[in-house]
Amino acid sequence: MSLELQRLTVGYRRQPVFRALTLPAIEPGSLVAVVGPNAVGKSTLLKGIAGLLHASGQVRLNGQALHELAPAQRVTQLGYLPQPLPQAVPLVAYETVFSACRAARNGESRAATERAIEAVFDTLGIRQLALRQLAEMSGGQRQMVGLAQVLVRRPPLMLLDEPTSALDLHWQLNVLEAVRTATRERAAIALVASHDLNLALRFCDRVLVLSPGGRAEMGAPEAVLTPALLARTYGIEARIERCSRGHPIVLADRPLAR
Ligand SMILES: Nc1ncnc2c1ncn2[C@@H]1O[C@H](COP(=O)(O)OP(=O)(O)OP(=O)(O)O)[C@@H](O)[C@H]1O
Repeated sequence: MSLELQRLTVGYRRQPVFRALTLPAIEPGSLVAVVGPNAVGKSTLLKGIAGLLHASGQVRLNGQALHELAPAQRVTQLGYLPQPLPQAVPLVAYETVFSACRAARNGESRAATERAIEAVFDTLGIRQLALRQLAEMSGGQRQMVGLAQVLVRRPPLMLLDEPTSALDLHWQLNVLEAVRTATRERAAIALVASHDLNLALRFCDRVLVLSPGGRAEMGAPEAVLTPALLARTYGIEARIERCSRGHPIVLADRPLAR
């Protein structure tokens, strides 16, 4: 179930953000961080892969061209979490997750759907939110419910746009662990746009760094996230050091003059 991007051009009203972007194939079971400075195109890339923006070129999942699938088939293949938080609607979390699951797996029995929902609420540690209305939740709580809506569908490809932006440290770790488990157990692929380079270093199998001008580099986190790349791409002087547990961490020292 590999993901291949070949000559992908995507952008807005004849203004491409990426022109003919080609990446090495992404293997099943991979969690890939999509990083890069503000406005470089992380969200645009995820939307282009999801088929939410006009795109040319090829996006193939397990050899199948995603953009050629009918919407009903595509919804079974990919789960997209947009950057804006789910709206504060007067629906309880359980209903919204139930609808998301049914949209992608409508042949499944009600009992199987209910088991899948319970498993996702447990994995994310949000059972206590199941019967609460989104209208009465905090931003972080709504972000967790949005993530549950994606995970419950068990899609082979997950496209998560800054899924931890509203979360405290406990929930950030919970989410990354849940996504990593989902990718490994189901041999799925997750692309996670993020500004958190330390979470990328710690949890991801690959990092895709997008740089201004549409350039992209992908590789093992420590091989890619070097001080030279951070200077070139983010305009910062930074070090990669190891904490007492041996995890690599980025220490950003100062902005460089551009
Ligand atoms: N709806 C739109 N119409 C036209 N241009 C857009 C639209 N949305 C984004 N852009 C432009 O596309 C470029 C990439 O934006 P995108 O949102 O993909 O960046 P990003 O890397 O996700 O940024 P951030 O880290 O700030 O969320 C930017 O120059 C932005 O101004």
